Amino acid sequence: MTTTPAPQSGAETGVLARVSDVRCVYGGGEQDFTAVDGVSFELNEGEILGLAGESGCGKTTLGNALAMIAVPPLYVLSGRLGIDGREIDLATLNAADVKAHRPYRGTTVSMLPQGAMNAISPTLRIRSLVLDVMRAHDKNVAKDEALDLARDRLKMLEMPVRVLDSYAHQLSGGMKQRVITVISTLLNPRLLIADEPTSALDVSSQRMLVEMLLAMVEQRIMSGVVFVTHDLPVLSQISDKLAIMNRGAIVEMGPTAQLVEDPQHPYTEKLLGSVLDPTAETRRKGKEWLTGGSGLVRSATETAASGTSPSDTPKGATS
Ligand SMILES: Nc1ncnc2c1ncn2[C@@H]1O[C@H](COP(=O)(O)OP(=O)(O)OP(=O)(O)O)[C@@H](O)[C@H]1O
Repeated sequence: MTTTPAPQSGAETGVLARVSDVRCVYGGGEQDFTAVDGVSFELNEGEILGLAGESGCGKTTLGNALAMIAVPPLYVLSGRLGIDGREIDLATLNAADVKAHRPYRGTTVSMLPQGAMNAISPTLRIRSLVLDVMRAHDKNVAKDEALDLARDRLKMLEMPVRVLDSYAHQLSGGMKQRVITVISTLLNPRLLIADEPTSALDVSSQRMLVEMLLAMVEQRIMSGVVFVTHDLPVLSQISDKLAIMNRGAIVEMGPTAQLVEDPQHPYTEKLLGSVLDPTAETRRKGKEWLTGGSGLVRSATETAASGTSPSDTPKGATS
């Protein structure tokens, strides 16, 4: 793995992350299966990018590549991440590469993996989980320092500090997911990859998590999020931009409201159609809901104010 200065990726341009030509395969032998096929996009400071597509299209694989947690049989053949004035080579063709990515994991990019809330050890109090996560990055961190940070963060997000003394089974699903989100962002990652964080939650817990993520971006706990899901209604509530993925490639990307209102790619239209009733009236209502009716949706004005425009779409991101 190599890192070289990339002055074009920095706050002065408003660009948080520039992802180019990510290619991933499963296998590593003659029977390689290409799961991500040349994905490129940009994310501005403070933006949430929704990554949507049918099951199996490569969303999680792309997320793992960006978070630098690809392990065999997944191999990242190529890909670069320009962030914080660095150009990180994402390719993971040998064990040395995996080690070299370590300084960036959890700090530059943090992953909230699919099903994370159900993977919390039942024998650990949340406070032990906090320590484990902090010590994975800095084995010398003092216990009090780590717990103080967790307490501050919980307070900042208006969550009860007492969850630190709880075991996972004492928390609701929604609370577990919010706690795990807080823990995975304790190190103030510049970019959070959240993989299906709301899929196992009921509607009110989904809303609470969405509101918390928006607050975390607003308070710059992290500077941007790639929010992975095939749940388009949830994505329309939270995303500034949407990227639609099909068979390992991004087929269309643009500001959320614009993409939902006026999809350009037949696959996007098909995907949107699959979440909307085909009758004209319910389709209209569905679109209203998708584009603003829920009350949580970022308005077109807000999206425009975030500096996103159709011309932001990287050339390689449309077809
Ligand atoms: N360990 C693996 N070995 C071989 N192929 C895999 C492996 N993991 C995933 N794949 C394949 O890679 C492709 C992309 O999978 P991925 O999990 O990235 O899709 P996804 O869009 O995240 O799906 P979902 O929405 O169901 O989570 C799929 O065809 C999948 O079968």
